[in-house]
Amino acid sequence: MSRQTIVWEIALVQCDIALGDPKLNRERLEARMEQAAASSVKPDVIMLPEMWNTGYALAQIGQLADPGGIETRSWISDFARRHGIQVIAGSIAEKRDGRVYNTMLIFDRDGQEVDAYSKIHLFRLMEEEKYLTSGERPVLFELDGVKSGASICYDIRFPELARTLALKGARALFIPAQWPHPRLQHWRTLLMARAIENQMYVVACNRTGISGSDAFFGHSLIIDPWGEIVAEGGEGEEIMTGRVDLTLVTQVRERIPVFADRQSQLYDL
Ligand SMILES: O=C(O)CCC(=O)C(=O)O
Repeated sequence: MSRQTIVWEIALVQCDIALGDPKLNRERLEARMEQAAASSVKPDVIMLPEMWNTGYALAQIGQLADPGGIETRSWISDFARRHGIQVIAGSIAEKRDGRVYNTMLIFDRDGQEVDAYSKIHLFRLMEEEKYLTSGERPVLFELDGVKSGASICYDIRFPELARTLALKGARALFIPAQWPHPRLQHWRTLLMARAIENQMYVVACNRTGISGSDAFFGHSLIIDPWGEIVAEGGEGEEIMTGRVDLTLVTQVRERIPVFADRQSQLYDL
């Protein structure tokens, strides 16, 4: 098991999202990201919520989605390079080959795109499957040499995905979301379970505000591999911060060797 000592200061931009207004959303987010970068404790990682460019303006998503994600990629890359900060750019509505994906973008400190993950499990309760196309592959990426996994919102209801990523070496799972009331208990419990069962950090950034009939409750969370809450947001807008020490993953996995005790010959996974 890796013994590398990596400590990250993480900043989660928990904010409202204007429905169907990518320009306004970009302006607001850029301002908040600059604010996070200027903080006395400079973050190593900044993370944004799900579908922050358009919100759930699904009926117009074909016109609103960023073609090829080109505009978003350009300014996020520039931000990451200027500040030397890794950015998990939440997710955006991205148009590719005439289809629209809910895509998470990941940039390193040099502004290079490390990988992109398109949401695999589309959420029928919000009719995502009618307007969006499902991603085709789980994504494991490295930031500062730390293997990390990608999931988006509803994906956390599928423990198979987080487990697949953990088995491939993920030590942290990053989750942008737009998760509304009345399912706060589901949100907290599922995130906690993914952290404890996989003995990894769970870093989840949720939006706030009201959109149509949905009220989003914030409560962004950073949970450590032992299931302790490192930081939790309130219901309003804030830049939530927390410090994670990745060596704790190794310590917890040694203390309770869940991965060594798996009886994988008896499972499908
Ligand atoms: O699973 C849930 O309850 C919320 C999921 C969701 O809102 C989403 O995936 O966008």
